[in-house]
Amino acid sequence: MGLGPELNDILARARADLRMGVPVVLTGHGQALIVMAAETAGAARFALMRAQGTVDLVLTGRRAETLKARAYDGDVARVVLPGDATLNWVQALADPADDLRVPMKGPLNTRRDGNCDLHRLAITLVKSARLLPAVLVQDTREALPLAARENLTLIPGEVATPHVMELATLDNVVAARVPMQAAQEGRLHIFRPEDGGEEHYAIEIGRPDRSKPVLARLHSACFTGDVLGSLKCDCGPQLNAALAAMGANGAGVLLYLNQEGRGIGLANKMRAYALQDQGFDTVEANHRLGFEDDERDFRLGAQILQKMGFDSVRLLTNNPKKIAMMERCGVTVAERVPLQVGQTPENEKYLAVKAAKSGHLL
Ligand SMILES: Nc1nc2c(ncn2[C@@H]2O[C@H](COP(=O)(O)OP(=O)(O)OP(=O)(O)O)[C@@H](O)[C@H]2O)c(=O)[nH]1
Ligand SMILES: [Zn+2]
Repeated sequence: MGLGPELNDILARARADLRMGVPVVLTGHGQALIVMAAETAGAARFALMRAQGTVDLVLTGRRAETLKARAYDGDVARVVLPGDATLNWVQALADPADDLRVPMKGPLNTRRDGNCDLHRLAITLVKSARLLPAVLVQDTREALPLAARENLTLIPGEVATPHVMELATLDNVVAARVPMQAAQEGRLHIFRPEDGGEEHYAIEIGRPDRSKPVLARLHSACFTGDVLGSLKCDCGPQLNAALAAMGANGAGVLLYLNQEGRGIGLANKMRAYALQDQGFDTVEANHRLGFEDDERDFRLGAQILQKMGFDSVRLLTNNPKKIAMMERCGVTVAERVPLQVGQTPENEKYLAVKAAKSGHLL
């Protein structure tokens, strides 16, 4: 290993570029693509890309479904930009905010030939950058010299396929005592991914016995529920009830995973909330935006638990997928402990949809 960035580091750089509206270059499978996130693309760069050749807009199969565009590649659709396409037109395809007000964006012409592994990787990257899942791409031999000339981040796509995108290793950088209302004896641990990504937290309560299943909760960040006391979900009461249960039990561990909005980020969650105000439910809103119902990566939780020396848990959850994921990652779920609190008239429908469509246990 040299001093330079490794693959995970290059991917982290690429995420930062995409968030700033700077293109990146993906190579592999005999192709080279210039990729720019549709959400952050600026008019000047868009015009330059258009002037140098054909540009496609890559959307997810989910978004294509809403737009009634054919996704020949299943999970991704490559829309050919018409000659007169403006950046506003592109961004309206990417963002469903005005779908109802200005319904017909098409008919859209989508590509069916050629390999789209790099396109799929580009979508995975913008999703992990917490942007709308839509990218502008240009397939050109010029991409490599352009990357060198313009100092663009170059990703060797052959090794970075979405399937092998590894979870960065997390380091426990610091821990300190935090006495809490729910438990006098609390310690907050900060975990930092080695690729410089978002930090995650573990709150250890009491002194859990590592040789027995620990009372545990994988809590996903919810700024609206946890901090603002939003009545649209049950996150805040669940957070408090989990800490209280651990306090009463004398020991436990609560992981606070910064996977806001089931992994789509707070900006996209607010886009989903705006769609919910137009009548779509929580799952439909995610799909219209181009996301799956749940984009979280629970391998994170398993890694943190294992780093802390826990290999068996009594998991506070109503979500069977969390249990399955823990088991798959080698953390035994000795017991599921239900966590039903915080029902309000405002979140009644939300909880019913989660039970009906996402398999949550009531
Ligand atoms: N995308 C999206 N995310 C939401 C919405 N409401 C809450 N969230 C997020 O959902 C996450 C909580 O997930 P839930 O599905 O409520 O519960 P869970 O963690 O899967 O399951 P439990 O362990 O039973 O609580 C948090 O990250 C919230 O920010 C919504 O309408 N749309
Ligand atoms: Zn919430």
